[in-house]
Amino acid sequence: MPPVLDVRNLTMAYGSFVVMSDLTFDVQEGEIFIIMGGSGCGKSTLMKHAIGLKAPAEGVVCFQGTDFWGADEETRRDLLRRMGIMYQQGALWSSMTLGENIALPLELYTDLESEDIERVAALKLALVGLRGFEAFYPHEISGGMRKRAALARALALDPDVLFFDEPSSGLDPVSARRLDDLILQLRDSLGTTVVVVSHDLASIFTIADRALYLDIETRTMTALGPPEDLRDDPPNERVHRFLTRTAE
Ligand SMILES: Nc1ncnc2c1ncn2[C@@H]1O[C@H](COP(=O)(O)OP(=O)(O)OP(=O)(O)O)[C@@H](O)[C@H]1O
Repeated sequence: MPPVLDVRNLTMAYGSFVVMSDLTFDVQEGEIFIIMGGSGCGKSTLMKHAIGLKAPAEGVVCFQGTDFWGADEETRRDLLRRMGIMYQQGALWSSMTLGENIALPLELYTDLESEDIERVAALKLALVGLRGFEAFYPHEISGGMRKRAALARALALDPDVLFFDEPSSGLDPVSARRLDDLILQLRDSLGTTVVVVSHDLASIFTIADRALYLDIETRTMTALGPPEDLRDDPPNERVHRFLTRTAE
């Protein structure tokens, strides 16, 4: 079984501005993998490479054994359908109910009948603890519930991998921990691989199997491993400082 994500010698750049170079790592099936690092180091940019939104300046990004950018258009579309993505703001359609938000990808990408779509939407909402909230609009529920609804939408097409950009941003600590528990629960029950961009230490230590540290000074990765190991035996001073911050 090839790794879910296999990144080899990746250089990421916007025009002539090189954000990071020499990134080599993989993400294994069923793993919760965190991309961490200080503000502006390139976490979201790496996420964009992983989900096929941005092409490498150099190097290769393979998804389930297929070189994404070397593949034809149809293969790429097929790979994209296997990814569930939750962006920082949750980004639900505000004029649609939660049920309609989740139904949308099902209408676009499946041949399901409308009653089945409704049933699947209700099921996905139940999976994230929002049973019975189909008719609510995003503005009628709390921030934590909106994030969970966005997660239900990301789960609509039964993805092999879930990608999250800063899932706990804007949430109070209790809602953030609840989202962490949900991520762990989904991985354990569905076996979904999870890739998360985060600088939230509580979240990193709670959910990550392994974490990758992007170092803004050297513009490359300087640590990869279970976060507890990196904290207890840090490979360099900046990783040590990052993982032992007392305040966010
Ligand atoms: N579209 C763009 N064009 C040019 N430069 C960009 C673009 N997007 C991001 N950058 C730059 O690339 C670098 C990495 O940005 P990125 O958003 O990936 O970092 P980040 O680690 O996710 O930051 P944060 O934690 O603040 O969200 C930054 O210097 C940023 O200014």
